Amino acid sequence: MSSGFLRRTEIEGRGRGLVTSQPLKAGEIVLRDSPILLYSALPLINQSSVYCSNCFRTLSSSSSSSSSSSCSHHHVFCSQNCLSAALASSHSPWLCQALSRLRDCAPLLLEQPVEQQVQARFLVAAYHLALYSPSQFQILLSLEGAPDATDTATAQLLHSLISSLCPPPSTLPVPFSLELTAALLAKDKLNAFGLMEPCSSHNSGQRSVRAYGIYPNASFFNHDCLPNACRFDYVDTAPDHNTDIVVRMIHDVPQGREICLSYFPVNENYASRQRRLMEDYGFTCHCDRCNVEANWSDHENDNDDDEDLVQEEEEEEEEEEEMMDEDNHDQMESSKGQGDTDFPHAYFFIRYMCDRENCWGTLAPLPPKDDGTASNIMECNVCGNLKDDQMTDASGVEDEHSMDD
Ligand SMILES: C[S@@+](CC[C@H](N)C(=O)[O-])C[C@H]1O[C@@H](n2cnc3c(N)ncnc32)[C@H](O)[C@@H]1O
Repeated sequence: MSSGFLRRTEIEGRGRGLVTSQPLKAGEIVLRDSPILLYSALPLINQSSVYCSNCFRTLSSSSSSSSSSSCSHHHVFCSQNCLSAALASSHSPWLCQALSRLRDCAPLLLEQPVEQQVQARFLVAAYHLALYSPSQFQILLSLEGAPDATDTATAQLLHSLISSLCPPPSTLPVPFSLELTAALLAKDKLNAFGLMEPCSSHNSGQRSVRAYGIYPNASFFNHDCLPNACRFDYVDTAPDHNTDIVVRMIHDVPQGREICLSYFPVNENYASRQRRLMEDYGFTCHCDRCNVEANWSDHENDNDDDEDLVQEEEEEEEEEEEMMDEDNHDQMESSKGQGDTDFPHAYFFIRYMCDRENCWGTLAPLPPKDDGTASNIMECNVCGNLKDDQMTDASGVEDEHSMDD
C-alpha cells in the first residue's frame, strides 16, 4: 500500500477494505494512486480525437494544430514527448494495430452498444499490459471480480472479435482464452474508475467520462452511501502524473475506521442505490444510511408505471424531506461527541453535496494548511467548484455542529 495512512484488511462480508492506521483530519490526502492501465471511454467508431491517446489531456485547438503528433495509425497525442513516452509504454505496435483494426474492420462492433466498444478497448489495453508488464497484469487479475452468467454473451462476442482481428502475441504470461477474457471483463466492471471530461458550458455541469483507469490501491476502497472520503482527478491541470487519482477525507475520522468511497453520486434514492449495487457490484448495502432508509418505504420505486405508487412515492418523498429537515436539526443538535456511525445524512447533504445544478458531486475540504489547521475551502469532486465552508470558522476550527470525533 503506497499510503502510510491506510491498512488493507479483511472485513467480514465486504472482502478486503482499507482502514485508517491513525486519526485523520478533514481534507487530508489518504491516497495518491497511479493507474496500471488506462483506456479511452469514447466509442471506437467514428470518433475524432478530443483527448491525447496517452495522457488523456484535452487536445486544445492550438495543440491539435501545432504541437500534437500522431502515430502511424493516426492516434493523436498532445505532443511529440507524449507520443515518444507512449510508444515506449502504453502504445505498443500491437496495441496500436489492434485498436486500428477494431476501429476499421469490425462491422460487428458497429452494431453493438457503445459500452461494448469501450470494453473492447479495455481488453486491448489489458492484453497489452500482459505483454508489457506481466507483474502489473497479475495485479489486475488479483483484484475483486469473477464472471457471472449474465456477462457470458458479451465475453464470447468480444473474445471472438479480439481473437479474429488481433490475437494477442503468443508470449502472454497466461494462456489467451475465453475464460481469461471473461475474468478480465469482470475485473474491469468492479474496479474501473472514470476520469471525467472537463466541465464546460456545453455540458451544463453534467460531465461524462473521458477515460477509465485501473488503480491498484484505490480498488480496495469499499462503498458506503455516505462516504467519509472522496476522490479527485486533475487530468487537465496537474503538471505531471496527471492521470493519478487523489483520495481526500471529507471529514475527520478516528483511527481504525474503514475509509469508504461512494461508487456513484450520493443523491440517488435507496431503491436505485440498492439496485445498482446489486447489478453492478453484486452486494446488498447495509450501511447506516441504507439501514435508516430501508424503513422509509417498502415499495419505493418498485413500479414507476403504477400511478398509485407514484403518488405514494411523492407523498413519501415529501415526508422524507420533512424527516430529513427534522433529522438534520435534531441530529445536528445531538451529534456533538458521537461516533460517525450516526452521522446524520441530511446534514451530509447540506454540508458535503455540491449545490451546483445537476452536479451531485461531493465536497471535501482542500488539504489542511501547513500549520495543520483545516482549510475552509471545499472542493467538488465532479465540477471542481470551490466554495467557502460556512461551517468552519475563520480560525479553521469546525463549528459546534461537526460530527467529527
Ligand atoms: C472495488 S472492490 C472493493 C474491494 C473488495 N472488497 C476486495 O476485496 O477487493 C468492490 C467489491 O467490494 C465489495 N464491497 C464493496 N463495498 C461493499 C459493501 N459496502 N458491502 C459489501 N461488500 C462490498 C463487493 O464485492 C464489490 O463488488
